[in-house]
Amino acid sequence: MSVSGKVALITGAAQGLGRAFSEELLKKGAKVGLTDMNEEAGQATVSEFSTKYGQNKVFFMKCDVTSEAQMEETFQTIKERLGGLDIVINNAGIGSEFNGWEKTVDVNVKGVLRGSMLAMEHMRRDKGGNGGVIINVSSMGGINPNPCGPVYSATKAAVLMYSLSWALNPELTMNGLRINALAPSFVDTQLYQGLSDQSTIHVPQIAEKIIERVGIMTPQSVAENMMELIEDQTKNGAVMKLSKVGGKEYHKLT
Ligand SMILES: NC(=O)c1ccc[n+]([C@@H]2O[C@H](COP(=O)([O-])OP(=O)(O)OC[C@H]3O[C@@H](n4cnc5c(N)ncnc54)[C@H](O)[C@@H]3O)[C@@H](O)[C@H]2O)c1
Ligand SMILES: CC[C@@H](O)/C=C/C=C\C[C@@H](O)/C=C/C=C/C=C\[C@@H](O)CCCC(=O)O
Repeated sequence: MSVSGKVALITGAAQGLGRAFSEELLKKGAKVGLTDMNEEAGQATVSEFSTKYGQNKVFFMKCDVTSEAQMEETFQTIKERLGGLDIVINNAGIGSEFNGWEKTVDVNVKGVLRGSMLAMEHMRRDKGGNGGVIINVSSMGGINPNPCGPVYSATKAAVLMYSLSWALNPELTMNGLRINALAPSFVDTQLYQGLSDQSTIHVPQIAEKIIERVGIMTPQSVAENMMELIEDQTKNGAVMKLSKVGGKEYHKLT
C-alpha cells in the first residue's frame, strides 16, 4: 500500500518513536493526525512539521489515551479534518514499575486496546470505512522475559497477544483491516533515558548488561523499518522485532 495521500493517526507522537513515525509518513506523502497528552511538545512538533511538509498535511490534537471521551473525539475530528482514516499507530507508552504501575497498565494496555477498537470502528468497510492497517507498539520486552520491568513486559506481551488474536479473526480481514505489532529493543528516547532513574525499573545493573548486548537504535531507524508493516499488505498478524545488533526479524508466536 502506498501511503501517499493516506491519513494516519498516531498516539504519543509529540516525541520519540511516535514523532519519528509521523515524520516518516509525512516524508512519504501521508497526512498525519499527531496526538499526545503533552500539548506543548505536540504543538512544537506539529509546528515544525507544518513548515517542513505543509500546513494541510499535519494536525495536532491533545489526547490522553486513557480517556475514552478524548480518544473518541480525537478519532472523529482527525477523520473529518484530514478526510478519512487509513493507518492507526497505537504508540503511546510509559514505563513506571513501582508506584505508577497501574498507570502503566492503563496507558500501555487499555490505551492500545482502546485505540485498536476505535481504529476498527472507523476503518472497517462494513461501517463505512475504507479498510486500513493498525500498528500496535509492543517491545522485545514483551517477547523475552525482562527482570528490569515485569509490569512493563506484561503490558507489552498483552499488546502482542491482543494484536495477533485480532489478526486471526476473519471479521477483521473481511472488512479490509490488517493489524500488526512492532517489537523494538532499546531506542534512544525519553523512555529509554528514564532507565537510569532507579525509581522506574528493577535491577538497573541487569539493564546495563542487556543494553551492552543488544545495543541502542535511533527512532528514525525504527520508523524506516516499521514502514514495511504499513506498505506490505501481506503482513497481517506480523510481529516485527528490531534491535541494533539483530536488525529486523519477524517473530512467530504460534
Ligand atoms: N524507547 C525504547 O527503548 C522502546 C523500545 C520498545 C518499545 N518502546 C515503546 O515505544 C512507544 C513510544 O515510546 P518512546 O520510547 O518513544 O517514549 P517517549 O517517552 O519518548 O514518548 C512517549 C510519548 O507518549 C506520550 N504519552 C505518554 N502517556 C500518554 C497518554 N496517557 N496519552 C497520550 N500520550 C501519552 C508522551 O507524552 C510522549 O510524547 C511506547 O509504547 C514504548 O513502550 C520503546
Ligand atoms: C523495562 C521497564 C521500562 O521502564 C523501561 C523501558 C525501556 C525501554 C523500552 C523497552 O521496551 C526496551 C526493551 C528492550 C529489551 C531488549 C531485550 C530483551 O529482549 C531482553 C533480552 C534478555 C537478554 O538478552 O538477556
